[in-house]
Amino acid sequence: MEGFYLENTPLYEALVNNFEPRPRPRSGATGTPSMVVSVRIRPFLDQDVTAGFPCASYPRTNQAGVLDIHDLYHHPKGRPVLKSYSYQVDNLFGPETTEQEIYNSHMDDLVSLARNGGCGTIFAYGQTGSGKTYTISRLEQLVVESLVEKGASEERQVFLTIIELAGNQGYDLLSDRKPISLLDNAAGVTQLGAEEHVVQGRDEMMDAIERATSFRRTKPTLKNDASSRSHSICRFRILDTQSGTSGFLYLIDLAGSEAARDVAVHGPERMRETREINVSLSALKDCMRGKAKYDALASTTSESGTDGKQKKPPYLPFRQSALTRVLKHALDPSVDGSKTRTMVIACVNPGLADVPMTRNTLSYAEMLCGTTPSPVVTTVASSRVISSVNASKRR
Ligand SMILES: Nc1ncnc2c1ncn2[C@@H]1O[C@H](COP(=O)(O)OP(=O)(O)OP(=O)(O)O)[C@@H](O)[C@H]1O
Repeated sequence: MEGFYLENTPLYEALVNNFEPRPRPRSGATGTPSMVVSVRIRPFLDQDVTAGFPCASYPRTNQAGVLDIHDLYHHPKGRPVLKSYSYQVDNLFGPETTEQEIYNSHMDDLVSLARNGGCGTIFAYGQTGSGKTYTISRLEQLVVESLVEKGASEERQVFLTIIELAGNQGYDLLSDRKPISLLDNAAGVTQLGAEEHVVQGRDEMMDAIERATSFRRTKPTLKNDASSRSHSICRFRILDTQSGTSGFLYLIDLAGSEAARDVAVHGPERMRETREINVSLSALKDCMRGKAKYDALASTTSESGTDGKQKKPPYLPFRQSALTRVLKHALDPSVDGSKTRTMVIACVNPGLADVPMTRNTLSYAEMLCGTTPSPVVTTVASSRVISSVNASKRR
């Protein structure tokens, strides 16, 4: 398939350059107050087979948050056709966007919320190699800078816990990767089971984060030589020493999903690992989808359906995986709703060969936004485009 893309890159490039986007009606992509959904497209790297031309066009003039993803298809009559899919989310971060800009967009609010007794959560999800670890690790550093700047050590005390979840097994990355047990307390809330470390000052926090990173399990995938085959959860607990209340900030780097054709080359152990990752990602998706629905329901003025009956809140299956059990505290929309906020970053690869996985990632992002999917636009290469591509090949 990659051969087909490579062979037709000049045609693809010409079709994308001539693409005329259809205006999208503004649908629910303004984000529910408690969840903001962003997309980050990573820059091209040497390992991108189809490097040379991006599969996405954005931003659209006057349509913030809308991007078009283009794919090339064999046409039964021989001439390839371009299929373009548009997606609408709250924020778009292109390859040129810095982590500081991402931080400024919403993270700062999450830090303030956590400093004031609330719970802020940021997730990065997406295909393997799409930049989740890169993004989250830099955001962790910016959180540290911000906590130090806002006076972490005076009226606020910071406790750090960093764990890794591989399947249903957890490891404490700040205690030499010691296995941990996830236990429920008397109120039925799952505890991380890892030690909390009091961290003071910039250097101590940075050292702890670096130490945890060195204990993270990585394995090569077809897309990433050092792929994190586990989820990492970094939790800052910020204690207000005057009032005695604590706020929480979770930064979550999820294990990357792999395309079915890439998984096919795995042995039995990697297959099991992939299955476990998929089960936990799917449980998280169900909970996030339920949360998005719950928030949408809560934001409607009337909670009654047209028949006058009370609408039933969606079921959120937190107990389906270790990942969702430990995150219940951060995601449960029925608990202290005004004090929890989530930022989701859907990370995508920029290349044509990854379009199917990119579309999966973006469809999910749209669903969390409550956006109505838009129809696909098909462009057939005109004779003029074909002649100009052939002429440039001859030169
Ligand atoms: N914004 C970026 N700028 C420059 N390089 C980047 C960027 N994002 C990612 N990379 C590089 O891309 C490669 C893959 O990134 P990363 O390991 O963060 O992906 P991932 O989504 O966490 O993958 P996995 O799910 O396999 O762990 C790394 O070499 C990383 O340095």
